[in-house]
Amino acid sequence: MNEKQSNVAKQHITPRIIIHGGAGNLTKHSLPRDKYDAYQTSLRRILSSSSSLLSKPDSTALDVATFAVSLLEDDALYNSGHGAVFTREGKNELECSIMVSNGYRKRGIGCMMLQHVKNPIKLARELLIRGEQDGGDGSQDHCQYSGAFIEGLAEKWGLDMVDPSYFFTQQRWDEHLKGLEEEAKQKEAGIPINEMSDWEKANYIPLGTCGSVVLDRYGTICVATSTGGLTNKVGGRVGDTPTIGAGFWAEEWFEEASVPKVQTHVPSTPLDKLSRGEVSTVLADCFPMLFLSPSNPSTCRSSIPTLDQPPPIRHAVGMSGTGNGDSFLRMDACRTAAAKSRFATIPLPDSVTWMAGPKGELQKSAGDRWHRSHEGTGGIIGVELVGSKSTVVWDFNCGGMFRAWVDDDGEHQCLIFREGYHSGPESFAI
Ligand SMILES: NC(=O)C[C@H](N)C(=O)O
Repeated sequence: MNEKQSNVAKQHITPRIIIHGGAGNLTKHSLPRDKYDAYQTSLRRILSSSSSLLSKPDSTALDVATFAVSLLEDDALYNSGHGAVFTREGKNELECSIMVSNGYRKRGIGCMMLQHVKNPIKLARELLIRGEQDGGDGSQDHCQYSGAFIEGLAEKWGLDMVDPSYFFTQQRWDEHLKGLEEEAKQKEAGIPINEMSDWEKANYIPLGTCGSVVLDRYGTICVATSTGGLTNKVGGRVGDTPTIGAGFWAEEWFEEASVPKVQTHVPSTPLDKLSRGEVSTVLADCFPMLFLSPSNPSTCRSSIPTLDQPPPIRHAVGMSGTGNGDSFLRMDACRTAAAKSRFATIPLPDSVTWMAGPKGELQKSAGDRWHRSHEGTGGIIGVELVGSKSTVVWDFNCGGMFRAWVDDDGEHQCLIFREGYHSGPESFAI
């Protein structure tokens, strides 16, 4: 911790957490009430155990973000870990990432092509932490890794390893087969392969990456994200989730606090000074020898006290995205939203809406393919810290985003549509 950081570390910071379980073409039809309630129950359970871990005195954002995502990975409702989607060849190729706003040399880690590590997010955490050692305990000084090599490290480091069948769920398998079948029908009818079929418009095909963004009492933000990718992606496809800047980002910077305007020296008469109660300055003016500093007799006390430069203000942001990863990659979505906040001095909620909200940059990037394909679809969650004030952030440009957070009053909130169930769209709108 440098001097700047130790100055700001003394501020009282309230820890914050937000989690997500994916975003996409959600409607009241594709998410009937019983399924909606099942997601609510799951998100609230995971938020509750993660935020109680966060409330422990020594909890770090890194540990809590990892913990929250590992619970999401274990729950078959989400497209990550157990319950991940399949590639065209019927395999699971898992991806994940982790990033901190400060505190670790590597800052961010992306992992892809994982098939055996039970909780991919735990491997990303290890790669970040072990990066502090010389040689990274075998991982060296890298930020992005793939496949067998790091799964070998995971095994060596004692993480839980599983047979690929662990990730299988019947529902994802059925979606995989149905997706291929629909594609074949589209092909036969001469419809471009990336156009959404009527079946896709009526059903929620998981774009459901899961993620968490956590701020700890030390002012560090950690973002953790994990996914199976896109249903029926080609084998070897790499998405936004393991790609630094595209599907996730965390950083901090320091802003000079503005110095309050004070009168540095106003020529005034002894009478003016006395009327302001400045007895000592009048005496100093009249009898300077009485006011020589003992440590430096050549200097006189300043007649008007000067204010110290206030400590710099820490500004930190963290974001996790979900949706069509190829669009997030094209926009470098999370880093671009952070850069908008940092360099155009815009609050993070506005930058996130600018990128991932309705009619935002992600949506615009799809051009005339918007709503005909999955392009541009998505949402982002995040946390912003300015000094000691923190804000939880989210927005999305599609039917819904599974999300839960602790609000400014410490209440647990969970939403899927913009507001409650009633606010969900009836059907896929063109
Ligand atoms: N599930 C998702 O959010 C998908 C992920 N962003 C991807 O394209 O791989």
